[in-house]
Amino acid sequence: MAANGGASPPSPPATAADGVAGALPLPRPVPAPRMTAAAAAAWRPGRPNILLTGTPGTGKSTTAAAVAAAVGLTHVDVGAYASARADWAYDGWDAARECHLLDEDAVADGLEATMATGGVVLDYHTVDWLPLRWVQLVVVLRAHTESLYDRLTARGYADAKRRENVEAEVHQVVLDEATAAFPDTPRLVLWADLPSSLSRNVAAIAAAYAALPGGGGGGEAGGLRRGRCRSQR
Ligand SMILES: Nc1ncnc2c1ncn2[C@@H]1O[C@H](COP(=O)(O)OP(=O)(O)OP(=O)(O)O)[C@@H](O)[C@H]1O
Repeated sequence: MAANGGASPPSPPATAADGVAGALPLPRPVPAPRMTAAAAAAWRPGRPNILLTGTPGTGKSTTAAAVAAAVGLTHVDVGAYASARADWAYDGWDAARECHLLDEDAVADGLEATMATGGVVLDYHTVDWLPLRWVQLVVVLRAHTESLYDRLTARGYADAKRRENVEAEVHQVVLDEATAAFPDTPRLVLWADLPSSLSRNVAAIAAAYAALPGGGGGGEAGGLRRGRCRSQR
């Protein structure tokens, strides 16, 4: 069982909604040279980056846009980024799940420079392909079955796709994947069932970001306990 994103069949490359403001034109990236383990361990972005993940429909894009505006970060919606680069960012079409297969290596190469600059809120529902070094704070959004069911129904998801996503959320597939992929990275788990929780979640993420080294709040390493989970409805 996997959280199943909702990308539509390929559309012409976008001119504006490309996932990274001002990143046009959209050529295929030159593969980044592979780092040695030592280089990767020493690597730091210019400012900390946030990974904001969750099952499709939990409110990632809404929350990421609000966090970016509140903290002064760049919102990178990986789904939108790939959709605007459909000629090279996809690796096929999953007919059963009605979604594109991301060419993860190509997208990672394409995002490398942006992530190195830092100050990014990266928004996507699968995370095990992301370089560990890119992410200084992991935020996992959660939603209860009723909320998610209604949102996915409003999107017109087919029954099987809606059921797969709701079951993935019940079984916390994305949270477990994020925990496994980023075991030692500071982590917040936030509930996003109601619109009224948006501002509270944004405030929690902004505070956690400020506590990071380089996050603008004078935070030192250890200011936010590593791997700490905090849930909030
Ligand atoms: N507290 C909340 N935080 C974020 N979104 C919320 C909240 N309450 C309700 N929503 C609503 O949830 C819906 C889904 O949000 P959004 O499209 O941001 O989800 P998503 O996780 O980015 O989905 P996808 O992965 O498919 O792009 C939106 O209509 C949004 O307004």
